[in-house]
Amino acid sequence: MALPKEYVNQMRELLGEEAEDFLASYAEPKKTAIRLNGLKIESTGFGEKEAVDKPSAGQSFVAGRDPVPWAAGAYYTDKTERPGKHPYYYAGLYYIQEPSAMLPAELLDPQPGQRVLDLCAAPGGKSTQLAAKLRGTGLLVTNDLATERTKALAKNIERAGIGCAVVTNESPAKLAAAFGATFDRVLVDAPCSGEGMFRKDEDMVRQWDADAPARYAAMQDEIMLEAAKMVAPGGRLAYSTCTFSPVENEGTIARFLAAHPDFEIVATESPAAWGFAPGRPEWLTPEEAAALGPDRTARLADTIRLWPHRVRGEGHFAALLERAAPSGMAVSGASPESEPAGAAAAESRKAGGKTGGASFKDPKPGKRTTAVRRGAEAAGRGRSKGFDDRTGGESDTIARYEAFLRESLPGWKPPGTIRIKGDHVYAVSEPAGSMQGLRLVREGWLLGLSTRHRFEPSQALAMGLKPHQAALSLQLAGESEDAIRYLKGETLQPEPAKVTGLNGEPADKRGWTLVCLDGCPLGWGRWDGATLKNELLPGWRQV
Ligand SMILES: C[S@@+](CC[C@H](N)C(=O)[O-])C[C@H]1O[C@@H](n2cnc3c(N)ncnc32)[C@H](O)[C@@H]1O
Repeated sequence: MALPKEYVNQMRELLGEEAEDFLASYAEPKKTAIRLNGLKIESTGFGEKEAVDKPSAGQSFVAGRDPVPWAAGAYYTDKTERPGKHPYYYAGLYYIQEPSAMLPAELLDPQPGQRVLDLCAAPGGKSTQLAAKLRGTGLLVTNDLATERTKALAKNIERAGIGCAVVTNESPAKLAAAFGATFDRVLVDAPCSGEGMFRKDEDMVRQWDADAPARYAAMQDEIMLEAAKMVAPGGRLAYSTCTFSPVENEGTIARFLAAHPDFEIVATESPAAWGFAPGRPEWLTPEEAAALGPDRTARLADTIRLWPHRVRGEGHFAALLERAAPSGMAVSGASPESEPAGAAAAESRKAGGKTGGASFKDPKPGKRTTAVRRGAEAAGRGRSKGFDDRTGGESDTIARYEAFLRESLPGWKPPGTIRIKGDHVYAVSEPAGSMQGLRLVREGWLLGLSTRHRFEPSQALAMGLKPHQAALSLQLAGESEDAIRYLKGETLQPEPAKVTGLNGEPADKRGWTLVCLDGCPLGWGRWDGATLKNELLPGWRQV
């Protein structure tokens, strides 16, 4: 691979004797991996995986693979594989992710029930990882500034079956003004000069220039400034890049800490056996080191550098920071046993802390959005202003939605609050009062939409359900012909006995049917007793 001369010189200067091993790593193949989706497949430790509804799915798929040691449920793939073509990928059973990129979410380690912000999230690798750690509880706000990239982000969130996420397309400053210091965990996976990705993507080599590190460092300073405003006292902030340059990485952290005395680096386990290397305090500029002071500068050795000649992965940098909590306040740390989840953020919200925005507990529904009380009386409410009359009124939408639940998902209740926006029905994890005025790509879990005649369940709903929750389901085997035909959008004629009801017996009714692959939902179909009409939307099909 032809590397820019200035880049090679810089790396030689930084690494000295080690530079030869480092440069030799560019002749090695890039490292690739998949990470099982803990929301769909239980991960009980390396090598022991179980699909939630059918144990064989996960086990057979990961058998014989080497685990990525630093990430739960992650396995290396080899270059002959095309995991993006396998039907399991479409069922959201795993995410294809570069192994080193799995480290930041592991460091941040959110606990169930916490409030998490992923500030630079598209296309969503780390967000899907964070959501799996939340186990479907709490709140994940996943954001990216690039509008185009939030489409892939929203789709990856939906494919993974995440019901507790809000997808936004905002500047960090606007989010900080809206949310204030209300998050237990914040991730800044920063835009960077991308030096660690040269082996993965040669475009990154072409885009690199000698000024790129300083340019990105300035961008990162701004993002980190706003990110800090959203970390609850006692909460944690992870910063990561896929680059080597010290003006980013240690430099960004040093400038941040110098301006934020209430944040400190958290020392993390970094086993030498995995090839992790410490951050390099000695690479700061004299000005950066002087502003930070000797003690705090030394602690930069507790940040983590992943070098491609030392780890089985690409180049990365990660740092975990913690914001001090006022004395007497529970720290929103790593152990769920030692503290109630989300305690720091909750206290901060209660105290009105440095919130700078409306409380989540005080919903002020946005324009054209109506929070709905559950139950029959809700159906009798009047229309909200601006409602689309072509599909009836809000009360019609609610009535259709509730009829769908009774018929197709009896006994199932979505989490949080139901909100109607136009003809769309969402389950919103928490009241979203402070989201007013923000560019929302998804304001919650999109359950479906009301058309002129009926409620149409969304793909996102299908992907977040368990097969036993649907009144009708069809089980397909992983690589069966019917699975491929379904993914291509074809009508199926399964044996009628394979379409089953809630009791697992052959179904005696017709209607919306959850099509599943080895126990994991793939999408919707409509069963008429002989034929399954394919309801998989074109954008979700295999091409
Ligand atoms: C390294 S990528 C993120 C990868 C992502 N975290 C993942 O794991 O899939 C950095 C992202 O930051 C976004 N970005 C750039 N400037 C930003 C800003 N000022 N605020 C928020 N996001 C920004 C880019 O659009 C890009 O998607």
